[in-house]
Amino acid sequence: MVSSPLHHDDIARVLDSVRDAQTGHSLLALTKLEGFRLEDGRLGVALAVAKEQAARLAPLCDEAKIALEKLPGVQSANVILTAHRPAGAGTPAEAATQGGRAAAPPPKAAAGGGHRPFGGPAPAPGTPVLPDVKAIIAVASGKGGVGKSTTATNLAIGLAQEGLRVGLMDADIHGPSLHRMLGTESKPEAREGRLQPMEVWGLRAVSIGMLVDEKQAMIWRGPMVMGAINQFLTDVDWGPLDVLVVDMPPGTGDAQLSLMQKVPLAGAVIVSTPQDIALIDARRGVTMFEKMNVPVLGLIENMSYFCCPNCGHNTELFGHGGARKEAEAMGVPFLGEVPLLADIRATGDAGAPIVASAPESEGAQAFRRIAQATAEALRHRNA
Ligand SMILES: Nc1ncnc2c1ncn2[C@@H]1O[C@H](COP(=O)(O)OP(=O)(O)OP(=O)(O)O)[C@@H](O)[C@H]1O
Repeated sequence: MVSSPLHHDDIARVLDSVRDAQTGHSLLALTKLEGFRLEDGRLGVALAVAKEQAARLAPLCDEAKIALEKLPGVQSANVILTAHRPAGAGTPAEAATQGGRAAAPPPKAAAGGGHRPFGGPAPAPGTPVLPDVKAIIAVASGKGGVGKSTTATNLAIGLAQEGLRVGLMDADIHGPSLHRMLGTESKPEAREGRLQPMEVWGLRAVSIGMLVDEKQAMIWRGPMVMGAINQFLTDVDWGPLDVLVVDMPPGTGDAQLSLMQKVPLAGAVIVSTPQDIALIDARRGVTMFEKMNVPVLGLIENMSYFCCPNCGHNTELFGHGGARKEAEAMGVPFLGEVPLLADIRATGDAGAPIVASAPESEGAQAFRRIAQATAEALRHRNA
């Protein structure tokens, strides 16, 4: 698909043509054009507004969307209002040492913390975020495609089966897949200004994929991503939880670091496949968390071996035991291994994670043992 280059002035002209009927002011005058991005015909435009204006301007954004879709090269447009959050308190180091209880995210507008893509009032500075959540844990991987989201989902359900009250948050904003893995197509409702997580498989879950078109989320820029994550923490009615499991974006770059500044973590689990190359990335993951003073609860080896569904024979396709050895070498716990099984993929694709839909199966048992080990690691940490 061909994308024609668009300039700031093209967008500004359209925004200037959309006017508030009452005051006659244009959307351009009433907001600040924060940025835009055009990719494969999909245009995302971010407008900053004073938060008390956000609700009033929403209809103008709908008009702007229609007008923007007439620009050359634009097939679909999405206009997002972001409101500035007043400065909050807390540094990453402070957050990391708060025993996993969520504190107000640190102020850092430059890193995107000041934007609220879903509107809504910002909490007062210093307000504790998620005071009813006992621990937040990250599920991370050094590289994509190792089964991080599959593990996060099954781990969360496994923890719920251990009797814990569990939330699941998709922070993998550029590749949100949890809503599909959980089989939730409907949109979460807002009640009294707070977003209600989906109640599914014994969890409370929110994924950006439940809220916006996946393709639109993929073109969000850093500030919009961080704004969405902030709002998942502050504007979602998580209720009292023992554990909130966060599916992190893959990798160990700036996005992950800045996410950790927002999410005060009680610990992290790192998913890797057994190959050397994946383990190098897993090691980077461990180093990243340690640098941020986040305890690594352990390593998980996914796609550890292939279990033949016909004869039950185990074949070590990618080698086996690499993550256990790596964990030993790095002095972090090893939480367990998960075989490569067609059932795991099929249940994930069908929106019925294996731990919930076939709890006695080999794949589910592997995840359940990991959930028990993770719950134990958390208890041990709090003891
Ligand atoms: N143990 C397993 N056995 C069989 N299939 C698996 C297993 N783990 C994951 N998969 C499959 O591998 C694919 C990638 O998994 P998943 O989306 O969980 O990876 P990811 O690491 O979160 O990827 P990314 O971060 O790049 O989005 C999915 O189709 C999933 O069903």
